[in-house]
Amino acid sequence: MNTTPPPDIIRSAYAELIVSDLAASRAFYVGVLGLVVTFEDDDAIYLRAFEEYLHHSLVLRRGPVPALAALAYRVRSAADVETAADYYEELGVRVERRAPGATRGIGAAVRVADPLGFPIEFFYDAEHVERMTRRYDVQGAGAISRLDHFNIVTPDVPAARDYYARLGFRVSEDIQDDDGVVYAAWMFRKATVHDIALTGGAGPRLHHIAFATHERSQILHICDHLGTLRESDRIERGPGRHGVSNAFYLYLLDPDGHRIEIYTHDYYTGDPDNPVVTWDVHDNQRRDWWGNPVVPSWYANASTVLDLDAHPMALTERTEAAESDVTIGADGFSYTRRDDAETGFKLGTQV
Ligand SMILES: O=S(=O)(O)c1ccc(O)c(O)c1
Ligand SMILES: [Fe+2]
Repeated sequence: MNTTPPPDIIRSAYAELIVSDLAASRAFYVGVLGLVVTFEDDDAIYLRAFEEYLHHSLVLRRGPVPALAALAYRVRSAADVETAADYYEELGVRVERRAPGATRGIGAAVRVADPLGFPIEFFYDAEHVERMTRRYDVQGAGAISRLDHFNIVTPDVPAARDYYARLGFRVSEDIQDDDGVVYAAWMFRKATVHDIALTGGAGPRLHHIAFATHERSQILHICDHLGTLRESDRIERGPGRHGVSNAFYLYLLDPDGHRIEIYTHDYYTGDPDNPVVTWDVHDNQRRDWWGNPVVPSWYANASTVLDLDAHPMALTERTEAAESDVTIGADGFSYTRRDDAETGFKLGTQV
């Protein structure tokens, strides 16, 4: 166990995605989602949402293999960047110090190959740009406010949970079965349901990046907009209401298949005794409060993750049961009412 304390992580702050066609990605992230371009050139586009004043919360970088290049957390001070370096050096993983400007708009940073196989960056200093909170002259009906969370696929959820707990994250909700198998967990540093979610499966892979809107109507507008463009095939799952987190949600697939969630209306978790909510993996309302089934691709597909040398990470398979096998399959028809074994099954009873 580390003798060096962990860095004081404030929140999930930005993601760097490799995309194969910058123009096509720009049409989606700017043309449909309405994210604001802070800077762009032939190699990359730096994007932010309307309430954000740091240089970016998403970098789209042109490259041969669509993948995740980095997930970045903001820490509370420049000293915490040094603490992050010490913490991960003591863990014995690869640690790279990055000079100011190594990523445009970001100051001195540390990028590590974390124990789960993800390229994780810690930074504090970053360029401030116009915060467009009140720029209603340019916000569309689907205006996105801010980055909210990362969701990663990793084979051993309890091990990942314990690793993030040592970094100071707390669990808000999780999904288990009666034998204590943990299928997913949601963990936070900022006082909402999560900054990081851990999805059990072959990993390391990126499941999604989520942005928050203020209102459900903004999510519905994005759906209508995609319909008008005849791009409704970008809608993978939702809109709907989550059980876990209670958020209203929509999952979209970008031109490379990276999954982006638009999310609103989760809840405050900031008190020290915030109760953990544990869901039964057979509860049909855990992932969609209205009981709508989860499309199989949502369980199966996720983005490749690059190592610090930009090589795709090899995957480690999950050894415990997969959620999609136990809930909608031969034996685990998800129930609507736990004590009602006769009715309420939405799948599996169709003839
Ligand atoms: O589908 S879940 O209700 O488990 C869920 C809850 C919150 C999220 O951010 C998410 O991606 C998925
Ligand atoms: Fe999410």
